[in-house]
Amino acid sequence: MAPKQELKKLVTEAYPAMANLGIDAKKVKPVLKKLVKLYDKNWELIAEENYRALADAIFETEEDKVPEPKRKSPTVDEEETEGEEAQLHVEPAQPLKRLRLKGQESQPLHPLNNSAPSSSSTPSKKPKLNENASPKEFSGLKPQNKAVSFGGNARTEVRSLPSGDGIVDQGKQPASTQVAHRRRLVSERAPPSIPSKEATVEAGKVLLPNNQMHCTNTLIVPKDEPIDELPDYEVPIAVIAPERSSVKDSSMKNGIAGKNMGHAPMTSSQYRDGGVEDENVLPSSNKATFNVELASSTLGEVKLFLSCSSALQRPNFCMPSCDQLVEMVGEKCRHLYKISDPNFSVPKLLRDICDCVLEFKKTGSNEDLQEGPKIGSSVDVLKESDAEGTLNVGGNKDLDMFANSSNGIINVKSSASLISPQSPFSLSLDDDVLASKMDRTNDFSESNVGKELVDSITPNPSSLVVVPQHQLTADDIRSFHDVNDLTKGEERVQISWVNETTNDFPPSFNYIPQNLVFRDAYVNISLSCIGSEDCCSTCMGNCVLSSTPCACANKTGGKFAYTAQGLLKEEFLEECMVIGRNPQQYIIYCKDCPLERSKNDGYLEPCKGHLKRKFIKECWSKCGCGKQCGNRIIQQGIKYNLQVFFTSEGKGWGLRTLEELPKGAFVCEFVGEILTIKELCDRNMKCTKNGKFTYPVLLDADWGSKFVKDEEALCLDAASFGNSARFINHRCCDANLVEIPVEVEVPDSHYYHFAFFTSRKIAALEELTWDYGIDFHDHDHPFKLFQCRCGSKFCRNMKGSNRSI
Ligand SMILES: C[S@@+](CC[C@H](N)C(=O)[O-])C[C@H]1O[C@@H](n2cnc3c(N)ncnc32)[C@H](O)[C@@H]1O
Repeated sequence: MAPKQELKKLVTEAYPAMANLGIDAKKVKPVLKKLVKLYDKNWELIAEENYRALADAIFETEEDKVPEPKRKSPTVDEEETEGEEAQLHVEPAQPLKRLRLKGQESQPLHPLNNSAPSSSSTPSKKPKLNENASPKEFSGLKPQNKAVSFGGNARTEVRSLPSGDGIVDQGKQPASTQVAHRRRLVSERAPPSIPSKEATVEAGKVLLPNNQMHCTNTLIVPKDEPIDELPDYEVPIAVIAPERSSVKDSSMKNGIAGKNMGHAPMTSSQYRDGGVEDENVLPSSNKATFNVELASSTLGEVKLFLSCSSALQRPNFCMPSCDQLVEMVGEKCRHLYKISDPNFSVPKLLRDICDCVLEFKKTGSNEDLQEGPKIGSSVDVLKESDAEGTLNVGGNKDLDMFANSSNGIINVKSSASLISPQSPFSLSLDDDVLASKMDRTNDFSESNVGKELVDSITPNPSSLVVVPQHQLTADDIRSFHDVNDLTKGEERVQISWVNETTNDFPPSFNYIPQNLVFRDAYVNISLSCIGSEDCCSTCMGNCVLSSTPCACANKTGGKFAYTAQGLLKEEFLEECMVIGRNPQQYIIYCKDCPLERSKNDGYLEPCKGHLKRKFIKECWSKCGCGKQCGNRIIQQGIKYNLQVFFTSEGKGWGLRTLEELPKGAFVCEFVGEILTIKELCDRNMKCTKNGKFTYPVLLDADWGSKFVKDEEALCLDAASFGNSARFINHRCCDANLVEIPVEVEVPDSHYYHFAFFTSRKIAALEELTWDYGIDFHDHDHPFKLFQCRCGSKFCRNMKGSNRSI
């Protein structure tokens, strides 16, 4: 325990710290008392992170309306606390925003909410209320990089294949090095919808994914976890993760639809923040959770998610009433935007929005809007708060929202749905009612628009409609990529994503920085299979700077492919590009083609040929040189600033550079699951059935020169597990990237890295493209062709090409 003096000092500091967060001293005292007890007077823990535990606890206490413990005779510490409180001058409140973003979830949680402090702050005596909290509940939002089943494919075994030091020795002998031939293969997914509405999004800002919420019967929303897997949103997206029910009615705390309606109460105790040990909590078999989530963007979209898990199939299950839902939402708003106006209500807020629309309709022009639409009191409340520009119903951000209405489009959406993992249906406070009504603004008569709109969300049971199961799938969850870095920190650089065209999120996939064996592929990475002729064990430092090229340069004719600056040598690059430009001259045919063999359709067709490519062989772990050796370029990873973006030409997502790239620069490699061709065919068949797709690239450079066994005929599929290269779109003939096979840890060319280098200088913000090598007239590909929109004047699929680009 801290000495008395120390204690006094800490108490003195706690109040101003809370005042800075806008917390009234009156609220501090009771919680502080509890904390002091819970932490066994371990003040260091309470004071940690500027009294975060205390702030969190106050917040929760406020929200949960936890009854004050009965007054006892004050202890010495309590008396001190009170004494200090009296001295305090409470500063004008700065809004306390407690946005529960991903990154914050892993922060120490407060003991009143049953969560364990982080390891670094474990108190000597743990708060007793932590007992129910499983570590999982507090584990933050660590993405799952594990073998999971997607697209109907059982991904049962995934072995990591590090390009550097990892060793996976399956005890088989490698096939001998052969001449490289290759042909590329990329399948198609359903073409992304072309945006039908105009929207502007600042780079790095995101909208909520309207179309990411699939209607599906395969809901996967783990009881307490789905929200944990929501992405990091930056301002202006504000996400409130589920917390304990914040509705004033205590029935909401211990049973949302409970006592008032005469049903057995459900508990709301199992929120992500941890299950407070609540005397009213039912046995776990009867537990249910209700979570409210609210998110808004600068485009004026406001999404409300209500999720309910567990107990839905129980006979005594009961939905909360509309009044309760509206109240919950109101409570969220009040909390998030620090609204103190007692008159604030969600229906009123929406009415104000309608008034704004009408106002705009009256004034019409954008010039008029410069002064801003007149907004009602609720909106004013928001405007005054820090939330301006976040909720987007107050302040200048409105202007964008309403300016769009001249196109018949208003970027305001209200969405409230009850997501029920187990029930056969979901109740939805019709997601798009508001949006659709707003979209029809031009048809509205001034007299009824507001009423209609408000009616649609006013607590009225008749506005609830039964819709097909509307649930978050694992894919939905996995599509919540971090807007700043969809690599999840796996690369040296961050790769952001942006959608300035639609509301789409990037497709769901697991980011992996290195290829992974799916199951049957034979990839023998072992030191023993690297003979002395394949490595430079006596080299030191940087091989590229050495006057005599080492053994690793043998594959490139005794000369390194890279310059001392780490770029491809002009001459080597030219040779590679010539092959791509004149494929007919570099095709080689296998006697017994693994691709044809795997088709398994009764008879073996002759090989259609594989392109013979130039290989690079990089130094590796068995070499004497260092990791920074100039002949280890692709192993050093992505070093340029790239960005995934939504293309405006109907190609879906693409990859672009945010900085100028010199000619011959390594950009990234195509990373994915290593599959045998047989596995790819099986996967494609399943995909066809369930509407999924594969993004395969054949590693066929060696196929023409010898018999290739099934387990050695490989490809990479980046659809479910991949890196940023999975976003690189195709461009016929004059693409700015060229793909080059690079051997690193396997001297045998049946497995290699598929690396992209710039074929010319590329300006910042240019889209990166490569020529998939597709013959658009050959319909016998093991994948579906797409209509090319590359825009190249050399497009091989002219019909669909946009020549104007
Ligand atoms: C490897 S993915 C590229 C990323 C993809 N655009 C996305 O949104 O995820 C290949 C798919 O992108 C689309 N695509 C790539 N290049 C295209 C092009 N030139 N024209 C039209 N669609 C293209 C096709 O649907 C193709 O199957």
